[in-house]
Amino acid sequence: MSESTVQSLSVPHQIFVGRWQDGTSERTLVDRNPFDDTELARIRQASAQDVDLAFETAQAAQTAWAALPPAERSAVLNRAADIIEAHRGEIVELLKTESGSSELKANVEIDITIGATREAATFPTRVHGRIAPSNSPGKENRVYREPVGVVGVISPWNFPLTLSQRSVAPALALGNAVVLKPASDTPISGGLLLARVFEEAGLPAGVLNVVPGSGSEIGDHFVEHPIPSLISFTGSTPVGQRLGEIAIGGKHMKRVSLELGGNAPFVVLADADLDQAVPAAVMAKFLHQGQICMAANRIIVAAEIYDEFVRRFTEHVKTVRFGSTDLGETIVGPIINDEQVRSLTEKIDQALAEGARHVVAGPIEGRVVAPQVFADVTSEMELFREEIFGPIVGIVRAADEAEALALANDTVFGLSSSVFTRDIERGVRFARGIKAGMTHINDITVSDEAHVMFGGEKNSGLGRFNGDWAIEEFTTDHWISVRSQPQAFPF
Ligand SMILES: NC(=O)C1=CN([C@@H]2O[C@H](COP(=O)(O)OP(=O)(O)OC[C@H]3O[C@@H](n4cnc5c(N)ncnc54)[C@H](O)[C@@H]3O)[C@@H](O)[C@H]2O)C=CC1
Ligand SMILES: O=C(O)c1ccc(O)c(O)c1
Repeated sequence: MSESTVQSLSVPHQIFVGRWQDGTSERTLVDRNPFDDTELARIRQASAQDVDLAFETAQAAQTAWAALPPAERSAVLNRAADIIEAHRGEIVELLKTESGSSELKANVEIDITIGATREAATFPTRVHGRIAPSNSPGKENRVYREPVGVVGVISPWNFPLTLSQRSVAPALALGNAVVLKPASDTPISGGLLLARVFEEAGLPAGVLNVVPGSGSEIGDHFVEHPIPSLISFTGSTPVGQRLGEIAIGGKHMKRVSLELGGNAPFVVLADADLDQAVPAAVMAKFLHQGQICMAANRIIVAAEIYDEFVRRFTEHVKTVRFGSTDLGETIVGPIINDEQVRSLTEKIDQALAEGARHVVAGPIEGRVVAPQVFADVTSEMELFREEIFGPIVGIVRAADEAEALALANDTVFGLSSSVFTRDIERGVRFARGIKAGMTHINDITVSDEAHVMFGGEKNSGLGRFNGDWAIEEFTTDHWISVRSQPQAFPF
């Protein structure tokens, strides 16, 4: 049996259901480096039967895990964070080879992951019930806050480690057991690595189970399964909406947490400091080749400074290094797969057909799509309306602040957003007009702090991550009333 060498972590190329074992699907997942197709692993995928076994194993392990003293659960989470930190170098290499991450993005991802894990380690002692008075004499109302039980986690390939761990760690910390299905493009960094980290950290067997498998083969079975009480999904809006329909309309109704697509407006008002706004826009767009749901998807610029911004932005974009992420200075690495590359080339063709001005037209070599910038984009164009999820961006002119806000809100999405202005209170007023979950004033749209809420509005999803918001998400309330004195019933 082959394995990936994350040194002493040695991650087996198998599914993890209480123990390492081969999946029983007919399909074998061939895990490849998106830059050059180098084979990284062959993994027999999980079948529907493996999903059943995983949920049964999780259910069997959950009660004892929840009953452990909170300090013991915290210690496992903190040890997991220590192990990830201790293996930072190897995990950076894994993120580079499996997800096309640059050195910078891989380290950002590991920082966010460790932060989320340490924050989750504080949760076991932050769970509080309530005692409420009763209008009925001799009766007491108690509200207990309990783990939901078994949580199903489904995660995407772009920040595979972070976007699995930000659901897995809180779920475990709060006494739940977990079955995780990572994206098929990143089965190791998105799932099997975490199984190995938590095994090493002393998590009891069966509390975390990882079942790499194709969404089309096991996705529906996973979501409609009778055991999980909550499905925590991060991924595209179409898949998330379908998942929500099954989870709620299926035979076994369950809670869903949906972190979906985005179309982040990056707004530059007339009084913005372009020395800040220009480099921020470049990073908000091109970090991880734009494959971030919070990435700047539309740049909306006040008419007074539009030409100056376009000039300076295109100048800066031309300095962004693209190619193999083996080179430390590379920012724009390979796109994750051929399907995504096709989608991006179609977006470029559509932007040209709709009359956008192609001001930076980098080469496309293999899966490396060099930065592409279009000016004079309008709200009717696809580049304005659709999530791009790649290193392409359109710059839109806004006649004034009112139009800038209207353009920012002219989308079915509502995840992240930014506004640049020298007047902070003007920025706050503008931000409060944006219908989104998150707005950053004079900062990039890509931001995630483990103790502050994270989430979207409209078609960007339902629910919140991080801090107190995660405690709400991964626990449930149970009202228990206690009558200590007999009462006379009316009949
Ligand atoms: N809101 C957020 O925090 C984030 C949202 N995303 C979104 O995710 C998308 C890119 O990631 P992808 O992995 O391509 O998304 P995707 O939606 O194609 O896949 C996400 C996950 O769902 C699984 N899946 C696919 N079909 C399924 C089904 N029928 N039932 C159950 N699971 C199924 C996939 O195997 C994968 O594990 C983008 O739209 C991006 O905006 C990505 C990162 C963060
Ligand atoms: O949108 C995303 O892809 C993404 C990336 C990193 C995060 O920490 C996160 O919460 C979301």
